[in-house]
Amino acid sequence: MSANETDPATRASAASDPEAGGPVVDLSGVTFGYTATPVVEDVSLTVDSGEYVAVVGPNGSGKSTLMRLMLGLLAPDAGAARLFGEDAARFDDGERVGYVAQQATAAEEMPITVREVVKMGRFPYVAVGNLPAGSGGVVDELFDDPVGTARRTANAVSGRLTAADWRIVDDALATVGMSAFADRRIGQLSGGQRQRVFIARALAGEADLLVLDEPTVGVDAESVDAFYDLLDALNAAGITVLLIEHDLGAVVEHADRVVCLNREVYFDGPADEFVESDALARAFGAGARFLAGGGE
Ligand SMILES: Nc1ncnc2c1ncn2[C@@H]1O[C@H](COP(=O)(O)OP(=O)(O)OP(=O)(O)O)[C@@H](O)[C@H]1O
Repeated sequence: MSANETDPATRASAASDPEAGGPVVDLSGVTFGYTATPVVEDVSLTVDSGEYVAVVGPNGSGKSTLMRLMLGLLAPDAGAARLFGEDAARFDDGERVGYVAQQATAAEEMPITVREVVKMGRFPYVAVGNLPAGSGGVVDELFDDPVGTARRTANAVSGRLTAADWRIVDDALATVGMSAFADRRIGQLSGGQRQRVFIARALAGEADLLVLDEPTVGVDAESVDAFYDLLDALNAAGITVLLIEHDLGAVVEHADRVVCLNREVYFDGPADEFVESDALARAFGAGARFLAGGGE
């Protein structure tokens, strides 16, 4: 694996390769309910490689459920969900998807450093990816380089990272501006810094889709701006961004496309058209308005 595979632009061109074909996310007529009453009903939408899509809607409107359906964590009662062209429930290339959840207070308790968290992004590659390659595999390489091969094999089996893996980890930390915090305990960071670290973990995993579920809840205003600037930069480098967000101003300012959900899709189109539309009032109720960033 070459070091430049960490470069988001390189990944983006691979992800948008027409040969790869098809949308990243593809929901077709998806209906789902935890009980007999659907909380997501007849939703069809596709997200193409490189898009920046925000899903908005009132509390309890089905946004997180929709995300779980997209990721194959829930199976639709009707319709079909596909991820990178595969049945989402069977999708097993998990490292292609970087998931950043709402402020995980559990992370405060994790007795590990920032670098160790980001290192986890490399785990899917370690055991297989670090095994000596070649047509004859370990046997051939054992003849050529017995000491090195034995060391690499032992590292792979024990899950130890190679120098190239560590470079990828450090590049990811640099991309999110957290290199200086590499040796800090994750619990000693602010909410915004912690979210950056989780993005770095996704980058270290070479994710080409970032899924974020209200990532800035509880994060101070200044850090929120910096966080969105980072997402903009990653998207500009070609990473597909799928964001659930309650801050409609931020959505309109940053996302290219808005999906407004309240069980059904009320709006799906460019962010500026969403502002002009009546979807907000229909989905949220007449009193709804834009609160921040993008204006009223
Ligand atoms: N595990 C569950 N079991 C039963 N009902 C659930 C479960 N998860 C969510 N629900 C219900 O499904 C509906 C949609 O919930 P969901 O979490 O998808 O909405 P949301 O738009 O993400 O809400 P919020 O903005 O408050 O996070 C709600 O009525 C919720 O109470």
